[in-house]
Amino acid sequence: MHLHVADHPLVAHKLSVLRDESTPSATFRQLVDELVTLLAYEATRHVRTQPKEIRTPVTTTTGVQLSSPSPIVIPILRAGLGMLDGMTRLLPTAEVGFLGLQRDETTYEAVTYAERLPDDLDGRQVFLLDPMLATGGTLVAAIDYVLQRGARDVTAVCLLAAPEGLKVVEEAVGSRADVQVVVASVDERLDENKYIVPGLGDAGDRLYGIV
Ligand SMILES: O=P(O)(O)OC[C@H]1O[C@H](OP(=O)(O)OP(=O)(O)O)[C@H](O)[C@@H]1O
Ligand SMILES: O=c1cc[nH]c(=O)[nH]1
Ligand SMILES: [Mg+2]
Repeated sequence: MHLHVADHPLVAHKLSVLRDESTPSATFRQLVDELVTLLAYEATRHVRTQPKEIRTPVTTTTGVQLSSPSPIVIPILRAGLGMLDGMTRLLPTAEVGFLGLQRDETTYEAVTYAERLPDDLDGRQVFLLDPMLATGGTLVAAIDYVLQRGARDVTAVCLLAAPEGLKVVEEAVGSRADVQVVVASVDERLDENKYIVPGLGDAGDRLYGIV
């Protein structure tokens, strides 16, 4: 697994406003969207491309275009949905699939309740979207799922990760070089309820709750 932590003053600024408990849902949603766009730039560094002959007004030259079949973007419901628009703004030709996973708040096990993915994941490049990587259970389940369906190159885009969860993901994917995790911040730890500290609270509630 390869971990990339975005190191950028704009990311740090937007993340600080996101963490603030007084930030209302509307602002929270807007900031998540802006942060994803910044993270997507890093996350797509190895998006597959192929050469393409183009004609400029002056001459012909060889440019690049995104390879076909296109990448697949998969938000993990519910909170990952808040990251979808920011990601598809940069990858407008991507296919989109959906995975619904919810963490049981007593066992902390991830339970799958919905799945709507493109039929053919064989060899495809996949971008998983989920703002929070806490125990890592949800992301490991999602990565396992798409790898079992044949995906060959998986990048998870998260806002916050706990060191404990990153270790779990690293142990689960072993030495696979084609699994990347891109995060805005690796926080300090998990608390007794497996919430990320300092974190931002419950991402789903803050995105979609009435605050
Ligand atoms: O790393 P883990 O310990 O598995 O926890 C992280 C998961 O918890 C949150 O989702 P939640 O289960 O709260 O569902 P929601 O998005 O519907 O709120 C978050 O969006 C991740 O999917
Ligand atoms: O801190 C956390 C941990 C899991 N899920 C969240 O939304 N927040
Ligand atoms: Mg939640």
